[in-house]
Amino acid sequence: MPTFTALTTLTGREPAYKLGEAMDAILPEPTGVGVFEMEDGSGLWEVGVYFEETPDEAALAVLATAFGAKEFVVSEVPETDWVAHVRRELAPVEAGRFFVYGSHDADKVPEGCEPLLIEAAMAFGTGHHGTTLGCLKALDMLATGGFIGRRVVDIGCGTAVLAMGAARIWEGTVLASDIDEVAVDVAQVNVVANGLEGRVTCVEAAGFDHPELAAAAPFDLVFANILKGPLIALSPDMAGAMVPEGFAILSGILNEQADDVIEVYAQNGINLYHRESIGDWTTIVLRKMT
Ligand SMILES: C[S@@+](CC[C@H](N)C(=O)[O-])C[C@H]1O[C@@H](n2cnc3c(N)ncnc32)[C@H](O)[C@@H]1O
Repeated sequence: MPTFTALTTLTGREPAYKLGEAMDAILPEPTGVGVFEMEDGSGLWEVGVYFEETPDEAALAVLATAFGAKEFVVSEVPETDWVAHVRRELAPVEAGRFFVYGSHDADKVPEGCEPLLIEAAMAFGTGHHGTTLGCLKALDMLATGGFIGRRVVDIGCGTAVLAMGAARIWEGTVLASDIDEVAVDVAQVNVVANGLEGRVTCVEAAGFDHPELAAAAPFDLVFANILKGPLIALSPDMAGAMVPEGFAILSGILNEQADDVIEVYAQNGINLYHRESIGDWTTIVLRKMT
């Protein structure tokens, strides 16, 4: 598979957007794009654009300009089943009482843990990222302290790992919502694979904007592992959707952003209860005043 590879300062989904903008001028059409943060601390990202046939010079120039790359290489990458590769590479994760694993590690599930089967797929939430790990640890901490979540919602559920964690330890129903329809599909597959049909309901929604969420509110516990901006935008709705003394577990917050988020939520009557940083990411547990 011919692959264009270059270093860029673009991050996250930006390269995919840039590729979308440049698409008309590229022949043959690319079959995909992959973006990886360099581990050398340079802050650069490596972008790979995959083709069925070798792209022409004009297409390479368009790509180099789109990604702001001074240098690039075109190489042959052997056909790889990336999902199968990632499945093999991802080791299980322990977070408090939870054990997050892929089906290839089914024989490693320890006795007495709460198992969460998550297959590598096109959604965030395998338990490896500091934000997911922080949320699972916070859930474990609340449950250990005697808190019971009878009505729980997971906003930005990704794989539904957090929603399923809550459904494993409490009896109530859990709503799992995501703005991304692909994530909702993946969440549904995971819910079935974990035998939690009827316990976790997955819906496509932005924030709390969905009739099922409105009908189920107010919630004892709200998860939202999304980014600082959406979390702040969501804070008034969150206050309206929580019971008095209810908890919110929020993540997707860079360490240096945590104080800002805590302050905005305090203005809405939801105060800091606990915080933990894992790597660059802070997870906060907040409690609504009575
Ligand atoms: C970092 S992932 C978290 C996935 C999972 N909850 C976890 O903890 O691993 C964030 C998810 O939130 C979704 N998302 C972002 N903004 C959202 C919003 N305003 N409403 C609902 N979902 C949102 C994204 O599509 C993505 O799947």
